[in-house]
Amino acid sequence: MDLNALPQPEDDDEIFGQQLEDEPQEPIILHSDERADYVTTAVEISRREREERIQRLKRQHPDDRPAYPSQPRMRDEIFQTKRQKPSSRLPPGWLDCPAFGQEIGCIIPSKVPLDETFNDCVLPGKRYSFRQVLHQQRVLGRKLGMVIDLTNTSRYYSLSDWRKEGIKHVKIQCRGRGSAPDNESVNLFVYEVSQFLARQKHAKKYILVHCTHGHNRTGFMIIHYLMRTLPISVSQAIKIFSDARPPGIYKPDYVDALYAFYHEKKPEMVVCPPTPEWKRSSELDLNGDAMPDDDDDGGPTAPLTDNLEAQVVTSNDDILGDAIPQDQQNYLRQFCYQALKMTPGGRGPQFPGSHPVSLDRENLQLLRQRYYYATWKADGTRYMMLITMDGCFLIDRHFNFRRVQMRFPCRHTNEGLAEKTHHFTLLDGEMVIDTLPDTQKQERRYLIYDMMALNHVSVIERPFYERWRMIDKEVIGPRNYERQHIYQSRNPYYRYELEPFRVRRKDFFLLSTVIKLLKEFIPKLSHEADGLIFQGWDDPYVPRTHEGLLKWKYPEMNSVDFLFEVIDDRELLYLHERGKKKLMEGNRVIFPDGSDPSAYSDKIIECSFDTNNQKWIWMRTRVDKGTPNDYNTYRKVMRSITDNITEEVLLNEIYEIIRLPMYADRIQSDSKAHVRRR
Ligand SMILES: Nc1nc2c(ncn2[C@@H]2O[C@H](COP(=O)(O)OP(=O)(O)OP(=O)(O)O)[C@@H](O)[C@H]2O)c(=O)[nH]1
Repeated sequence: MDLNALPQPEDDDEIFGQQLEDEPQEPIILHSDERADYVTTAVEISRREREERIQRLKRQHPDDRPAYPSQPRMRDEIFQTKRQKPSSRLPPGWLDCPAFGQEIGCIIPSKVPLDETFNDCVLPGKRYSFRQVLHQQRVLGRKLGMVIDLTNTSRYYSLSDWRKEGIKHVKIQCRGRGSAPDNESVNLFVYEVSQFLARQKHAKKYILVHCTHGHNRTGFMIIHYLMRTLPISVSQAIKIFSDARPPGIYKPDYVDALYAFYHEKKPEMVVCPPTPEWKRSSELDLNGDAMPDDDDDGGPTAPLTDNLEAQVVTSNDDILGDAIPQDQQNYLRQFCYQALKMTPGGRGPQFPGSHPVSLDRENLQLLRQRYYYATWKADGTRYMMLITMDGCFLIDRHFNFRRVQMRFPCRHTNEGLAEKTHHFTLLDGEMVIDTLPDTQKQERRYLIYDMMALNHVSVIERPFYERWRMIDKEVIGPRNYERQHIYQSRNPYYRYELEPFRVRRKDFFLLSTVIKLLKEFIPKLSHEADGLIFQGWDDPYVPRTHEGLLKWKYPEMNSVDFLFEVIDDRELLYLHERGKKKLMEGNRVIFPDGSDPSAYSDKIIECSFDTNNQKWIWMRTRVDKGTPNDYNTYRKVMRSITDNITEEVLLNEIYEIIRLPMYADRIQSDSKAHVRRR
């Protein structure tokens, strides 16, 4: 049939309308009698309107030529094939896909609303545009406050309508075909929903979440949100979604990705539902070819790279975790400032973690005056870690936060395992790579050496030994306990061993055992160590430079981080002084044989000092740092280099220190206490 031969009225609505009396209405999910009343009324009104239109058309086309095939199915096909404007092409399966699901809290899963430009492809009874969305939700007593659009295109509707109604529109562009939404998009989604709900005051408003059909991407995001806000398992979250929006997610890869992300073993009875009929029948177009589309819920999904596999354990410079929205980052930074009882500096966000100073002959005296413990200086990557209910964040030296999926249950009670997980607990530590001696397998491990906040409460003023004990009691102990009793827990499918890294409390040694630490313990470590840390046992946590926290490095490892620049063939080394670049005239650096210095230009390079040649030796490029050392740090390192506190000098000094009465008594009582605790 040649469609162009048919009468072409200006408004296609009019013609389609005249044939629609018996057209089944778009299924609307009914939840109450009220909704049923709404549907009946709506059908009644549109029937009356159509009758009026038919009369009008009859007057315009007196010959009354039969314009359209009578079978509804065929008519739909013609509307789809017609596709005069490519921009109006319907997403496959959209017509018969139910419009929206039941509410999940304040979230309504929905298919994409198509605006009036699609009217020539959609019969009036099947239309679902901005106006219909608003109307249908209003009839159900729901007022929309936000729309989250997960489609990969902007061709479905214009944003102005939503904005005019004061409805916030958030676009999180996710490719439907090929892959599940990425972790960064998930973080953004969860943050947007949480922020919207946090800002709700009195009137409850709803969030419409849609992709193309409102099943796979929409379900994936909503399930992530549920997982991060409720103490439930992936299977329970999947069920909540599929009950509200049957049949739920129907892409097996998406389901698998959810279990993998949350480190849960998929129970055998969990079966992904088949592709719904409305989607299957549209999978092929009228010529029998698959419908290509840049935005689709169906179609093949590329194999998902499991997070864990993707993060092949190789280097300390690997970027761990997923980026989070800037606003969330600012909010989390504020919490850190509060917990550390500090006001942010004027020079933008700066890493607030405690930083040791190099040991020299002068501050070596501190070891005599205060009671210290020692630990090895683990040479990995420094992170603070903030644990919240909805995520665990690694905080790097740029004071940037990235989310990692980890589980930190609170302490169990006499009644059993805790249901709660840590919320706003702030820790400090070093991420190392352990190479297991037998298998040579590499394992990432976070060594926690301090705690600054426990469930919202700052503990920085407590003495170090208390904070250190709390790490075990509140963080490590509960994890280990739950691990051993996982089958009694709310989520027996959780697998700690699938987490991106392991967690351990760092050990500290009495000064009387430093020789053992240096000669026996460090050589047996399965990760790098570049010296010792001397930690004041009674010290509070001091943000930024802590003059009482001392680091001793093997002399050849004393180093300074410079900013290196090549300008007009001149090789320049810079430090920072009061936040500004300071040129270090007369300092030269030697790079590894044959390497081109300009390849290091604009990079932060860590260098050791060759005292014989009075030149710096490049050790490594610091991708984890954005700024060079401060001039003050440089002075302290130089002092440490010139003072040259060798292992022998250090051990001799400690030998004397531990014989001082203050040390001798305390070491004795601490040793007894350690034995008792074992
Ligand atoms: N406080 C403390 N720091 C440790 C410990 N083990 C390893 N470190 C690391 O030692 C670092 C301080 O030593 P530096 O040699 O100054 O560290 P760096 O990584 O070279 O960083 P820059 O000083 O900025 O060059 C801390 O930032 C931690 O990353 C520990 O037990 N306690």
